[in-house]
Amino acid sequence: MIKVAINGYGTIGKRVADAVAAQPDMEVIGVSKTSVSAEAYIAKERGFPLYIADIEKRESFEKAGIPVAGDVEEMIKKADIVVDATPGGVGAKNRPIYELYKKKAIFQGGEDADVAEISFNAHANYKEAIGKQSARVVSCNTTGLVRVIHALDQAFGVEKVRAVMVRRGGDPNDIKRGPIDAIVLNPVTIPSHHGPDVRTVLPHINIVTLAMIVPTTFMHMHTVQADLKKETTRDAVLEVFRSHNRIGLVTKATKITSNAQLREYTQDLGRPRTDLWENGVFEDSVSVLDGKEFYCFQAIHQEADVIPENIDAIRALMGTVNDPDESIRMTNEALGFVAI
Ligand SMILES: NC(=O)C1=CN([C@@H]2O[C@H](COP(=O)(O)OP(=O)(O)OC[C@H]3O[C@@H](n4cnc5c(N)ncnc54)[C@H](O)[C@@H]3O)[C@@H](O)[C@H]2O)C=CC1
Ligand SMILES: O=C(OP(=O)(O)O)[C@H](O)COP(=O)(O)O
Repeated sequence: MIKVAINGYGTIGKRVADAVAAQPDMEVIGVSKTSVSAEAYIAKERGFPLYIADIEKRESFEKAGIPVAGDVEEMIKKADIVVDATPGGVGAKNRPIYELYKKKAIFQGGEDADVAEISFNAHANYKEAIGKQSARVVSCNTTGLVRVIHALDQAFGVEKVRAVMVRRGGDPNDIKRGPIDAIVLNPVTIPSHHGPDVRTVLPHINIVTLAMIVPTTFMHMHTVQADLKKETTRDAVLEVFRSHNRIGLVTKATKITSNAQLREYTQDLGRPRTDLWENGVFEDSVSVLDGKEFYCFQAIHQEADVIPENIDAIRALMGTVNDPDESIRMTNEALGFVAI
């Protein structure tokens, strides 16, 4: 069993911990928090040993009824691999301690690409990641873009991509973020950072991205346009998406045309935390004009789509599974999901 520590048990970290615990070949040996919060009680309920960044705070945790297993350094020593899910930029500050103890480490998309040896997406570059000491799972928006672009590129070749990200203002539990009533051009400059981030995984892709932030929390919404190299049809593209295990199709029959309805759907499906781990491509939006001009809308659940990618990154870095398709299959099966 691969011994996994999750440093930063928050929105992403708690989902990674549950996903690790579901896998047949890995186990959670500890999670970390900086202060007592609701998630600390969840970690206790799940039976995950809780470590804390500042051991001086042990008393505050124990007064709150939260047993403390030790400090973060002790957790790191016990692990084979650390998933760093601390706030953006903190991972880079934690990297030296992972290096000190020669522990493999996985970082998240809030870190700069140079935090790790490779920027990772299971479908795009799993094999290149095998055996590496560190990887960065690219952010939710980049993960969603890489999945659809890589699928199109493999099937038809991609000349260039133009994409607009309509991003959620914050996560449902982000009570300090907004906007409340505005469409914020973010960034106002073009291109946004997403295009270059896609190229950290798919360096050959000619891509320009634009982004804004709007008052929603459930999911991001992308418009993706790609010029394809080979002539194709809408049906052929739909077949590619239907056979992809992390691209889901929001079908016409569901009458879903929004992130809110899609979240209700994942809730009714019984997904843990209503998580949509796959891309949510709107079937009716998939278009191919003049044989080579592809368009679609896709919803991206920011809290969820990077989670299976973290699991595959663990296997790749540990070198326990060399076949990407086998790891992806194992991950999805253990999470109990088939793309919608
Ligand atoms: N929330 C989202 O929608 C997405 C976030 N990400 C990335 O995932 C990473 C984590 O983001 P979230 O989970 O949203 O953050 P979060 O704020 O929900 O959780 C971060 C956790 O790290 C803990 N923490 C803070 N400083 C720490 C330290 N020095 N040592 C140990 N633990 C510490 C906090 O207590 C908290 O539990 C960031 O890089 C972010 O950019 C990526 C995709 C989507
Ligand atoms: O929007 C996101 O990343 P992005 O920078 O790829 O757009 C992710 O949801 C995480 O970033 P945030 O939670 O800091 O907005």
